[in-house]
Order: sequence, then structure tokens, then C-alpha cells
Amino acid sequence: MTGHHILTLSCPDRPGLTSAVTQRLFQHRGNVVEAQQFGDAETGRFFMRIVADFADEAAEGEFRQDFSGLAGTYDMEWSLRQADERRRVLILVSKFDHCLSDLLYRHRIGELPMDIVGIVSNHPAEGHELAGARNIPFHHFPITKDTKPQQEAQIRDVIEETGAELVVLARYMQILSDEMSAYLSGRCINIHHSFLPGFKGAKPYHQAHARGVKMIGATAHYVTADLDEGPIIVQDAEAITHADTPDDLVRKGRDIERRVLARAVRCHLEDRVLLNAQKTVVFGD
Ligand SMILES: Nc1nc2c(c(=O)[nH]1)N[C@@H](CN(C=O)c1ccc(C(=O)N[C@@H](CCC(=O)O)C(=O)O)cc1)CN2
Repeated sequence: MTGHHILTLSCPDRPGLTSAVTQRLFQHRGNVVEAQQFGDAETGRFFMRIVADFADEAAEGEFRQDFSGLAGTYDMEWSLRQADERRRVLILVSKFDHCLSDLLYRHRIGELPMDIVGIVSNHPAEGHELAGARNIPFHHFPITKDTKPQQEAQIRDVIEETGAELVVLARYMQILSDEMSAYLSGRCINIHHSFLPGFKGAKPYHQAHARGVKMIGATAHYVTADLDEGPIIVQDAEAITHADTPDDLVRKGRDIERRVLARAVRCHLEDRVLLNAQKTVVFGD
């Protein structure tokens, strides 16, 4: 038997899709280990995530070739990937590195199956001693309002040179240009430190404190040109009180941000997240 493979697909919904897919797997000596599906009546799209083993590599190759025909028939967007294939990830950070250090820790203990190909910051390395400690290339790319195009070109060069498949904005506090957002469409995750759609933009904890909220939260979402409007992947929140200062909210929020971003990155790495118009389908972990 081969190792686990992850098949994901989305297509216009119609009766018989689950049967058609699982029949093909059976015909090519595939064994379903786990299957999840969802049909969205609003968007009329069907989503599926299947974990399967194959009798051998030849069976997997024959399935892949045959399935591409089926996918064409049903207008499927699909992917078939070895579950143990590690993705190459580039992490961007600005001044606050609590999410960065959390991702590095989870990577070091093997919780996140990824290869970190580099860290980019618009702040100097002195603020992030963590990167050097793990022999991860650290790129200091300063930015001003006048140099954003040049700075983003530097980031794109690193992405191309390293083959980064996912970019994580771990409290990277620069708004990506429309061109950069399009270039990274569907493969750039941001952690916003509020429970969106509340308190978009800069300083959400200060916005929340001024509003007198009783809950604060964090949102991990795909980045689009529309600031903090991208498809939401993971969210979490926790209670605060009238006695909490903005600094208390920042402190309490750090733990929420860390766990929300880590969960969103893991869901993406495990092909659990499928785009559904402006939203996502997340097949639970
Ligand atoms: N195109 C996008 N870029 C970014 C997004 C996004 O959704 N689309 N998310 C932000 C993260 N973010 C909040 O989570 C955020 C970052 C920065 C700002 C902001 O106003 N930045 C100023 C500069 C601030 C500074 O230099 O300290 C700016 O870029 O002019 C608001 C929200 C990441 N990028």
C-alpha cells in the first residue's frame, strides 16, 4: 500500500458526485480512509476531501490519469497530493513576533508539516533573534510608502527563488498592493487581531477598547486586495472585562492570535480549506 493521499475537489453540485468519485477510487484499488463532503445550496457548489491509500504507485498513477477525465466531465477543480508532502512556507513579520515564535516552535516539534524557507521582515533582525537560532534565512526588507513596489519585488524574488507555496503574514503590518495580493491569491494567510468583520485595519485592540467590547478575538483569513475582507479560515474569541486596559487586550489577544494562526496554517497544509466564493469550507481537523 502507498501512504495516505489527500484528494480535494470542488465543482458545480449535482446528484451522484460522491458515488462517481468513490467508484473511481475503488476501480483503481484505492481504499478510502476518511471522506468529508459539503454541498452549498447558496453557491451551488460541491466540496469533497478524501484521504485514501492506493494498492501501489501504479494504481495511484492510473487513478490520477482516469480521474482527470472525470474532473473534466464535472468541471472539477481538484488536487491529489501525498499527505506527507511538506509545503514550503515563507513567513512575514513586522515588529511583534509572538505569532512568528509560536509557528517556529510548532514547526520545531513537528506539529506543522512544513519547510520554512525564510523569514521576511520590514524590521531589522535584532528584534527577531529566533530566526538565526534555527538557521532560517532572515531577509530584512525595509519599506516606506514610496518604496512599496521595490520592497514587494524583493519578497517576490524570495518566493520565486525558494519555491514558497504558502506565505504567512504573522503580524506583518504592511498592506499588500493589489498586484501582490493577486500574485498570492489563495496562498497567503494573515492573522488579524480582531474577530472580523469587527475592527478592521490598524490597532483593532484600541478600537475595541474604545467601543467597550466584552469579547476580543482573532481571525485568520486569506489575503485579498480588500483589507481584512479575505475568506475567513479560523476564528476564536474570549471574554474581557471593563477593567481591561488596551495593553491588557493586547496581552490577552496574543494567545488567541497564536492559536488561531497555527490552526489556520495547519488546516491549509493538510488541504482542509477550500475556497467557496468569498468564504471557505474547512473540513474539520
Ligand atoms: N492587501 C492586504 N494586505 C494586508 C492585509 C489584507 O487583508 N489585505 N492584512 C494586513 C494585516 N493588517 C491587519 O491584520 C493590517 C496591517 C497594516 C495596516 C496598516 O494600516 N498599515 C500601514 C502601515 C502601518 C505601519 O507602518 O506600522 C500601511 O500599510 O499603510 C492595517 C491592517 C496585512 N496586509
